[in-house]
Amino acid sequence: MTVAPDIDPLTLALAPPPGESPEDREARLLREREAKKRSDLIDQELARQRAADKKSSKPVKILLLGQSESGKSTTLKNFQLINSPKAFKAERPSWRAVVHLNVVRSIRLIISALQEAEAYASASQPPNPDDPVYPPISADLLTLKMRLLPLQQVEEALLNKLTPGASIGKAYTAAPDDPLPGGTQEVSVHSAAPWKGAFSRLMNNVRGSVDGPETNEPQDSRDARQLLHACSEDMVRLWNDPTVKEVLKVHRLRLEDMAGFFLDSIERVTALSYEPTDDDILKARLKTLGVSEHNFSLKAGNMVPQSWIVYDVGGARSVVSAAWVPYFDDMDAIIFLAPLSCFDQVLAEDETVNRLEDSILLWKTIVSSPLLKDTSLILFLNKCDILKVSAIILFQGIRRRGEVRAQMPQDEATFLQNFSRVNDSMNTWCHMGIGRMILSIAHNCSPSTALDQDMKKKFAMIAKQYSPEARGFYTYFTSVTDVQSTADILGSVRDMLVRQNLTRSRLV
Ligand SMILES: Nc1nc2c(ncn2[C@@H]2O[C@H](COP(=O)(O)OP(=O)(O)OP(=O)(O)O)[C@@H](O)[C@H]2O)c(=O)[nH]1
Ligand SMILES: [Mg+2]
Repeated sequence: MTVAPDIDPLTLALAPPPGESPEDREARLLREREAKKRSDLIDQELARQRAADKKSSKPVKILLLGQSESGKSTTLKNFQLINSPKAFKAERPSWRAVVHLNVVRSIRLIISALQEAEAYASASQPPNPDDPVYPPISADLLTLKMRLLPLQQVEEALLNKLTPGASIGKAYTAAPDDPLPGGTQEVSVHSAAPWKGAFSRLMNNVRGSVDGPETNEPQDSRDARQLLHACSEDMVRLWNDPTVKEVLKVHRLRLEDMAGFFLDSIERVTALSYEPTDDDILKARLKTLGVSEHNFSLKAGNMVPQSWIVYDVGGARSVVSAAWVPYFDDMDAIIFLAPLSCFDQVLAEDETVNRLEDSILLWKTIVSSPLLKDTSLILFLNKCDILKVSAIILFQGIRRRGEVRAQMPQDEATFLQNFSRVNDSMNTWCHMGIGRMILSIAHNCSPSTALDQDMKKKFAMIAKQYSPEARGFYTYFTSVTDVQSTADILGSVRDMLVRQNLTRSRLV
């Protein structure tokens, strides 16, 4: 057959065969329609696959939220420990400085309490009936206190390493009449400051700090550690002094319950060869300011590794934390940390607000935000370890006062009614929860079971009532300073989010 040069070969290929009968034409058209249907189905499947691939290659984004000291940065440290162990190890020297700052802060708090006790003792006016009654401070103790004042230089040097150019006053926002610059304030470092980098570089120069002589370590940093080491014995003496214990009791300061408490291991952490353990790093306290973003490559089962981004936001009061929400409307999940142990504490920023109440308020704001309606909620009811200890201490106190009697549970209603005397900062609902927890100890059950369940119900009810749409909601009881149990929980969070993303991508 000869082909006319102006005829398109495709048109020619698709043209009906010459001399086609009407039956053949009908059969051909039917075949063509079916082929077209199959081709459309294949196209659709390919488009769905492409969308699914695009979705699953997107990083999984998690936002950590909760009030200050709820455990967000500690959860992040667990993520790092599990998923980037090398980077975590490289950061050890930075954490050594933070542990040292935590030790100095505890000593600073003791010195402030002693100064208050001295001020009452030397006051010229007669004491008020409401004044605290401090024990007399011996001359020996005063000398010990004076010997520890140079620790302030240690703090200056360490802070200078963390945020070059910062001074104690700037880092702490000290009160003008503070006898010790920094007073009782916490040290914080802005997340944008390259403080770990500064220390890692330092570490590269200083390998000797652990392995051998410290020839390259900058002089001020070496002096700081040597001074801290030299003060070690005095710090131990101060912490173990019975008058100091009494002063702290009158001052109502339980240092052992505070974040970043290392006074029971002074000798170990101030040794010149000290390198923080994983537990030390999880316990070390450094307040976060601003937002920090952390990238991980996570692998679930035999799937290809996927990128994850975890955002840590400095949490002050609920109002401030909630202000971050509009910047995080494309998160896959929020891990919200509510520290259960703070049932009897008030906010540092506002002493009229109970901390657990503040957590609940923040939770309500987060779950009701329309911007976060598609974000799964993962609730960590945290600091369960401290809650259990507090419950036992409370129980022992109440039993000593004879308020839990042998004939329980008949007496439960009366007990719960009377319980409101225990702590003024708790609200009625909290009293009931703690009261039931005490009763569960009295009945030889697990100390926190009753409160755990009350809290879980309360948070779940708010999530259900205030969420704009139904969404994934998961609760875990956590103690994020416990490496093993947190690794298990983060493992199930990871599997759950991978499943969730697969399901969502199939629905595209
Ligand atoms: N015992 C105990 N301590 C905890 C737990 N979770 C956190 N901590 C400690 O509480 C302190 C505060 O924890 P962070 O992780 O710094 O709190 P945060 O939520 O990041 O606080 P901001 O940075 O101020 O917003 C740290 O010293 C932690 O070691 C816990 O479950 N149990
Ligand atoms: Mg933090």
